[in-house]
Amino acid sequence: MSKQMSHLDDIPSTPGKFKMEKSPFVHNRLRWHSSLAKLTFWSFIFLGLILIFFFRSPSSNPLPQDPSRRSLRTYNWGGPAWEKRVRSSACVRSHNGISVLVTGAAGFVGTHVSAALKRRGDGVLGLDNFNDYYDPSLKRARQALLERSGVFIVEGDINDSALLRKLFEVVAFTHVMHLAAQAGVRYAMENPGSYVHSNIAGLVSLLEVCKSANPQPAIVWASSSSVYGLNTKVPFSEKDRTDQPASLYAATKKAGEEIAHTYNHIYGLSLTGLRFFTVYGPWGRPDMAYFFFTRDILKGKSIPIFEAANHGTVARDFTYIDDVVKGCLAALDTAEKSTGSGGKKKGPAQLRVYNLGNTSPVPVSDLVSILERLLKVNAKRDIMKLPRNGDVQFTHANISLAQRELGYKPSTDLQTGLKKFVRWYLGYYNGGKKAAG
Ligand SMILES: O=C(O)[C@H]1O[C@H](OP(=O)(O)OP(=O)(O)OC[C@H]2O[C@@H](n3ccc(=O)[nH]c3=O)[C@H](O)[C@@H]2O)[C@H](O)[C@@H](O)[C@@H]1O
Repeated sequence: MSKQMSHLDDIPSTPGKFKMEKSPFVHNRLRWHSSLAKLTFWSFIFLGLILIFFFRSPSSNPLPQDPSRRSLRTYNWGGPAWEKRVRSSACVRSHNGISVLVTGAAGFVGTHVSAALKRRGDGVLGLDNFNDYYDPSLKRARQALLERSGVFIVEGDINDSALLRKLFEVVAFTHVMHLAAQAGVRYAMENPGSYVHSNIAGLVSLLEVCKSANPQPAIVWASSSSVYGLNTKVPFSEKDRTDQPASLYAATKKAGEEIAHTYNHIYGLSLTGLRFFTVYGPWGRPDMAYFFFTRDILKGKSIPIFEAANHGTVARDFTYIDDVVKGCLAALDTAEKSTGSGGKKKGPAQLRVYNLGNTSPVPVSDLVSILERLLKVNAKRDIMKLPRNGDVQFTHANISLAQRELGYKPSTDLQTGLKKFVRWYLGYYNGGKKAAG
């Protein structure tokens, strides 16, 4: 793609030099030899450069069977028709509307946030690499949904700086809602590289382009409740320590918060991190417990329910998607402008972190009971010891900061939210007959 082209363009071109030195009147042997020697010399240099390029290029030296590479395939983008779609999707249609680049737009939260922004007349352009961490057909279905409301999702990776630069060339985004990430706590044991690739390298790649954009956008991005890690003080407040992550996933999100601090400090980027607490709802992620519990209960398969030592309860502050979307929009609306331009800081910029939780943790066993009632099927419960693979025993958000500064006020309890999820699930998977990924 254009990134690779620019590498190739960097290779020094030498033929002009040969022409200059070759006199049409002098054909002596020495001269011929020296030209041949030069030709051989430059051919070696050229070959050497090509080899260096291939060995350093991320897409040409894949680690065998490294699934983090799944998102590095080549995407087609560019051209007048593509640019027209990008511009039209990002076009603001309401007075005082904002123009937002939503990364991870085919993801669970990304789809809901994009649709909500579009509904109120903001300009929205999606970006997603459609990787196969979970069933990509669900992502395609979300894409079709957004397409119908006028949101175009560009297919590409946040690590593709040439693509990101192009998007900022075509549209002067006022805001970026950065939701593209490798999610999931337990999968980090299987594929650690994918977390570093998306949550660290991808974030830096995006911030690099944002800092150089003119104007610089304000950025709101998804951190995670998992940054509280082994913290035992409840409810979790933004002031609590976050230096004991229990999973690599959590560590990459914590790293993201520190990286955000750096880009805010050096370049004047306005940055807001949102710590999401186990977000659930219609169009959700099939790798999450409430989703695959539903699938497996309907199939009559047993479900593993974790418990802590001495039959200790494992609980989560499950937060309904609509509440989280309101928090995301409020974070965008209250974000101050970045202060830098052209990669230079002009003054101090806003740096914020908020918990977006529900403030009422529910034991996982209660989640299963609610699902049993809604599905009218008894679950086959397989009680297991909480594995040591990154899970923490409980989460509980203190949301007073978000309440005060964003007007965030979650209003959906787990019973109500799961009812909406189950209704969607049964409709989408045709009463459980279609396979859920
Ligand atoms: O709050 C967050 O920041 C995180 O929330 C979720 O992580 P988690 O809370 O672990 O969500 P699930 O994987 O759906 O697990 C929910 C609960 O079910 C439990 N569980 C999970 C899987 C299982 O087989 N059995 C089981 O009892 C877990 O221990 C946990 O208490 C998301 O998966 C993360 O991407 C997100 O960042």
